Amino acid sequence: MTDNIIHIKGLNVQVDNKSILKNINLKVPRNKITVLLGPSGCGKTTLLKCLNRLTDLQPQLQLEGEVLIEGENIFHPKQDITLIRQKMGLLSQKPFPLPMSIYKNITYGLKIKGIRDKVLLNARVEQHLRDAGLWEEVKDRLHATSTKLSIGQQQRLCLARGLAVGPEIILADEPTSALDPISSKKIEEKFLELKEEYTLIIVTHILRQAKRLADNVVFMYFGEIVEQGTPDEIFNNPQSEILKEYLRSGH
Ligand SMILES: Nc1ncnc2c1ncn2[C@@H]1O[C@H](COP(=O)(O)OP(=O)(O)OP(=O)(O)O)[C@@H](O)[C@H]1O
Repeated sequence: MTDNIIHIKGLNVQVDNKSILKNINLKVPRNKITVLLGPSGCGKTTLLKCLNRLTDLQPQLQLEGEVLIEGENIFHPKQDITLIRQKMGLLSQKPFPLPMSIYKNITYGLKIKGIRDKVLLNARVEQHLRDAGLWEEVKDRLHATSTKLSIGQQQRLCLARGLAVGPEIILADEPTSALDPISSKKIEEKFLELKEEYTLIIVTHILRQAKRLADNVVFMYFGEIVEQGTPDEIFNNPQSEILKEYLRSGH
């Protein structure tokens, strides 16, 4: 039986009577990569934001429905928002490392969690940088400022920083769109390794990336889930005309 870490039930999001998400029902399997695919403006980013309640920052959005993470509704008024966000690492299109050293980018979250022991901090910094595929490139300059890194390295640093907080789920919103092909490949390789330990939800426009990464593809159009399935089902046997047309246009 599939073990679903997230269960979205009847999620609607509106702004000024305009629907951004319409009756979203979705189960996200644990330790798999779920890819949200669809044309610009179909609501992919809004759906990601609902999952870690970043929508709280936009009070004009009206939400209805439930998002259960490990069975708990994250919209329940008694939910601890900090705990919810700790469960989820977020990687955005453009990397935003903290304007401090590579080392401090990682220890920042660890110190908030109360880890002060220098030996432990050093070990965790190395582990998270290795997990993000950056260690070999930066091990000799851990105390240099993060802003000197290339954009691709900055994105992997942001991944390492997110992992340091101990998430269960990694949300990534077009995480390679600002990167060159080699850096994109490195991020994709890491994602495939990370699903051993984490659940990943990745937004992408890139069909080939979705094919390479996804265990589960969710195709969205104008705020609705039109189809979902394995990459084989979605790419080789699409059912709806909208998806067929989207695939033909070869995004
Ligand atoms: N706070 C907001 N106020 C008004 N409209 C919004 C708001 N947030 C999102 N929208 C609208 O909702 C729709 C979905 O936006 P969203 O960013 O989720 O789409 P997307 O599929 O991620 O697009 P893209 O691929 O271009 O990033 C868009 O039409 C957008 O303009």
